[in-house]
Amino acid sequence: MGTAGDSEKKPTVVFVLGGPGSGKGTQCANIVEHFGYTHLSAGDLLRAEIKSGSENGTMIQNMIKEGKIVPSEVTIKLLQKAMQDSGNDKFLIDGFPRNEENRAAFEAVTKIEPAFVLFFDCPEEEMERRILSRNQGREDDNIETIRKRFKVFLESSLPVVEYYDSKGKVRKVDAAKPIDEVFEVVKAIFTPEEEKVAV
Ligand SMILES: Nc1ncnc2c1ncn2[C@@H]1O[C@H](COP(=O)(O)OP(=O)(O)OP(=O)(O)O)[C@@H](O)[C@H]1O
Ligand SMILES: Nc1ccn([C@@H]2O[C@H](COP(=O)(O)O)[C@@H](O)[C@H]2O)c(=O)n1
Ligand SMILES: [Mg+2]
Repeated sequence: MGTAGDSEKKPTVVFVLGGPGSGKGTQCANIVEHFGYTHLSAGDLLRAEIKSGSENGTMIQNMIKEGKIVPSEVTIKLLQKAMQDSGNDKFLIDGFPRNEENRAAFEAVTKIEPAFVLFFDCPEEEMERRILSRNQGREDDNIETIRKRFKVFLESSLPVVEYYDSKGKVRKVDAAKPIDEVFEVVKAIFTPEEEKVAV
């Protein structure tokens, strides 16, 4: 027999993955506007946690400076709280899961499987150019940390994309194109088949 909690409808989750600077945050803002999702960037939540003066702040700050992945326990708690606080039931989870530990822990704790994984594919040189001209004052947007982030992306994050690809869940987008062109492709992915009109 199930408990009342078991009968609650699970939220819809789309994981948004891609290398540093591939345009995840930029495209998520467009998706929110058109499709009513709530955008949760794991990186933004971790940066807010540093600013809040939390006991984990120094640890998170040091890991971000080194381009390392913060333990799942910390990030998942932040994601769960943000999901609860939003009042929505559709989420774009940007920059998570970043490694196998993130992936397995999220599944074990929340029992949520993503509807699909939006993957922004972009060459490293283009991502580097974008980050170096971003000017948002991020402590990890310097060439030394960028190189470390690229290494972590290749070694730890791409295997997560491959895992979901093997389950047929990855929607890969060429993210090297201009912002509007990338969004045209993204829009088609989020538009239900029955709403697509023949041209
Ligand atoms: N398709 C694009 N063409 C050119 N510039 C872009 C494109 N998409 C995003 N940008 C710019 O590149 C920079 C990085 O984009 P964004 O912050 O969305 O990337 P991100 O994937 O969220 O990066 P991170 O993983 O570091 O958070 C921003 O300055 C953004 O305006
Ligand atoms: N699941 C995650 C996501 C991010 N981090 C840390 O934050 C840094 C910045 O992330 P962005 O997505 O905003 O680029 C990232 O390099 C990690 O240090 C994390 O630990 N776990
Ligand atoms: Mg981002």
